[in-house]
Amino acid sequence: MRASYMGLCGLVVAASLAYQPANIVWWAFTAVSALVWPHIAYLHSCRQADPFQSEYLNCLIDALIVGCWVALMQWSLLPSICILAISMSDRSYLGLKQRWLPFVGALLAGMGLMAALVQPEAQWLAPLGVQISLLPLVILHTAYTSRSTRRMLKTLAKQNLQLKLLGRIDPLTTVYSRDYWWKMARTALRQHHIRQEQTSLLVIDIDHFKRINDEYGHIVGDEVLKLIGLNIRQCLRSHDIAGRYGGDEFTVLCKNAKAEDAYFVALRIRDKLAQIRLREYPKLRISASIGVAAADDSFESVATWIKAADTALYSAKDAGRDQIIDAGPSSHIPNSPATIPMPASKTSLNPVAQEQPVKDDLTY
Ligand SMILES: Nc1nc2c(ncn2[C@@H]2O[C@H](COP(=O)(O)OP(=O)(O)OP(=O)(O)O)[C@@H](O)[C@H]2O)c(=O)[nH]1
Repeated sequence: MRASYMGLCGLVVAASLAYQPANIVWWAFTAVSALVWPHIAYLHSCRQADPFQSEYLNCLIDALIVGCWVALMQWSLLPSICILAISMSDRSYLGLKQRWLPFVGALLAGMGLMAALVQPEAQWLAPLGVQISLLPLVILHTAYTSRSTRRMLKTLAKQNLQLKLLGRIDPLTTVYSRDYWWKMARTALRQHHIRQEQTSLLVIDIDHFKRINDEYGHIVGDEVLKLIGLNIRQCLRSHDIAGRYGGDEFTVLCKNAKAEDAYFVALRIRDKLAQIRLREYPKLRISASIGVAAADDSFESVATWIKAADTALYSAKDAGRDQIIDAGPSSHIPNSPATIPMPASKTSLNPVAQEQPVKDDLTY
């Protein structure tokens, strides 16, 4: 950007010099400052640990040069104002607008220095040739700036979208964040109220998770939570939505699912979590208690719905943990959960029968 800006400005200064009896020194100064300086500035910035700071210094030198050019052009109003305006707008474009005072100082210093050396006669009106030489600067600079702005806006929009998506995901467990999950649950409950769509939710709490933290440390605890998130996601149907409710508690919204269907999702999750193994800690075992609650017309809010599932979860904890308990048909009435009758093949619900064979692909 500097190379093109300084180069095009140099063209205007050269056009102005062509109308004056300028000596070789001013031609050389114009050529070096317009064509060589931008590359020196670039190399200087690249070699510095803090490019912003070195760019600040470069911009001060730019301003000094621009000040010199204004005096060299015999204060011609049109080219001087164009070059100054573009120079100042570039400074703010680079994010240096907070430090405008040193730039103005450098500009004035450049003007004063060159005025003392050249003692130019004021030529307020620029000759036609100089005015024409301004065209490439104005046109190309405007095009370049608008292209860069368009690019920046595109990047910004992309990053905003990424931020929005990231905000929906719990970074540790990679399931949805509580807020986003809650929003989805609210929509599902509304759809149940309007269209009687069947939806159920699971509240999953890891049993004795504190012990894992205490015994193996919080880093391992985090690793376990990460694996739990991953494994829960692997058990979901395509339209189920898992979220992290907080700490070691997860929620799953099972869309188009009666309590019985959600129960099987819960069963899959519970069995899958029981198979998690960590290579470094082969004795570490995970079990989860799960409360299931189908959406009910009497649930006015997600909070009531979750409360029903939570009540079932507490019953699972009370019943010895590693259990799945459905809140039952009257789930909105607290403390009235009913254990779903288990199919004969699902005897693994018995906590005693939980020891699963180690599967290599589940060892992390
Ligand atoms: N490593 C880790 N631990 C967490 C995180 N969030 C919460 N915890 C811990 O998870 C534990 C949750 O404990 P509780 O749910 O109260 O109890 P519990 O030990 O799981 O026992 P029960 O739920 O009664 O089976 C606490 O010790 C928290 O410090 C986290 O992000 N990382």
